[in-house]
Amino acid sequence: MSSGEDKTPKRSIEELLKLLSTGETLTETEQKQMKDYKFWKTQPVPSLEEKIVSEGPIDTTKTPDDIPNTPLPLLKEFEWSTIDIENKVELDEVYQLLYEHYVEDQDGTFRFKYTHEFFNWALKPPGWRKNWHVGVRVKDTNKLVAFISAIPADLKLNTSGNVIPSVEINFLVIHKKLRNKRLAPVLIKEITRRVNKEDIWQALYTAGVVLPSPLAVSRYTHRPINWSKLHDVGFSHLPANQTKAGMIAYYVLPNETKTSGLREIEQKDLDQVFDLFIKFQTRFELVQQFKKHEFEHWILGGKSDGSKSNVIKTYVVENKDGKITDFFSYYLLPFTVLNNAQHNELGIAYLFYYASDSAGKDNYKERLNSLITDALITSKKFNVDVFNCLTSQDNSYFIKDAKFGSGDGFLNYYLFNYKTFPVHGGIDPKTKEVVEDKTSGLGVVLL
Ligand SMILES: CCCCCCCCCCCCCC(=O)SCCNC(=O)CCNC(=O)[C@H](O)C(C)(C)COP(=O)(O)OP(=O)(O)OC[C@H]1O[C@@H](n2cnc3c(N)ncnc32)[C@H](O)[C@@H]1OP(=O)(O)O
Repeated sequence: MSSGEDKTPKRSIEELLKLLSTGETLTETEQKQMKDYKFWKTQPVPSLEEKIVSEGPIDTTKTPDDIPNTPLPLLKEFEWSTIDIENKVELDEVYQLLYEHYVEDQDGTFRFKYTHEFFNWALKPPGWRKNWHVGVRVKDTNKLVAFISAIPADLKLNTSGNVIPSVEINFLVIHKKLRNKRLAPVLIKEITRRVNKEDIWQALYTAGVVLPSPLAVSRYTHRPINWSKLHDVGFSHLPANQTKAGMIAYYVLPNETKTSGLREIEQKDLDQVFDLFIKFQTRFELVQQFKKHEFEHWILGGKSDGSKSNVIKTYVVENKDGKITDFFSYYLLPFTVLNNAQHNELGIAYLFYYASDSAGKDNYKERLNSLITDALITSKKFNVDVFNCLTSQDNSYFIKDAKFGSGDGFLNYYLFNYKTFPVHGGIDPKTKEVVEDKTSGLGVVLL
């Protein structure tokens, strides 16, 4: 396309991924020092540059009785509000807040297109608590201006075998007009209080920003499915020495999957898939220790009427003897595209959990590559335009061959109140490039 005539601002896919990661990359001189983290330096987290000598909890002294029964005070204009996401009006308020304020998009062209189904899946896994969906409202107008959530998640460190009863923290958001006013630390302290009251003292969370102190860093990678649409909406530029037709041809995928026995998961597969998954997860250092019904929620979508999920897509491979040998899953979270004459939505898939019984065998890399290629092919059915994955799990075995390109967004993984030895996130710590064909230490996927 002749870029001179095109009014759409051009962005690289790298910038798209940066946007998705809601993160930032700082040069060394821009990097904050520990003393600059006015809030985080008061919290039970390892210091930056701290050399971990032994793994384990940092603060072990407290019991739920030591934790205050009431929230921290807010400025007088605001009030705490526990959000009832089973109430449609309140769920819409969370939706609206995240829609308008979660992603930093300078010219406001792209918004996450959350759905009620997505929230029900993401925020209501087994053991979820209403009390862990925490909002802040403006007293006068009742407007929801901030949110943070926790969901239960037992973590396991396969290196030591330690199981850590935890929560995962996600969807922290503050209205743009209330930024840089130190409200985030208050929200974090309040969710900590509510979780501690349930006798849980550890949390896992990820962020694009660098905080004290990541236990692992992984990188976003992306695989264009519909290159020409990505180009139309201004995300993928045409490299100088390429033609549009050449780019489309490079990323073209067959219409049919190639693994024999591949099909969508059914309820009856759960036991076999769970067993396969549990075995596969021993490959990684940090995993979530799912109970079967929790795994069922995440993999089958947790719809109360048993209908198929529009958010999470899971496929299994069944061999001739009825044995499930592999599975993969990915979730869908599209963008709404504003101000574009041709397109109003961009389909985005994120690789979720997978497993294969060929792990550790000679054909493993080849097998993973065909499985993931099949994942890409199936995603076309759901109007996916770009398929994303991190460098976690065993993804570095297929990232290159399946034509995923490195983004410039990085994702840092953190544990609250627990020290661990560093975990390999799939990239070289110095060059930040993908380390190919090496199992990462990260077996856990956060949304
Ligand atoms: C046991 C249970 C424990 C449970 C809790 C475990 C911990 C959970 C931790 C949360 C996991 C969240 C996981 C996700 O959801 S990650 C997604 C985060 N959300 C977004 O990026 C959406 C757009 N951005 C915003 O809404 C705001 O910019 C946010 C809300 C991010 C910060 O608001 P604001 O920009 O108005 O800042 P402030 O003046 O109020 O506060 C400044 C302080 O906040 C520290 N900060 C900035 N960004 C983050 C961040 N992403 N995680 C942790 N801390 C963060 C910052 O270093 C500074 O502290 P310090 O540098 O002075 O020390």
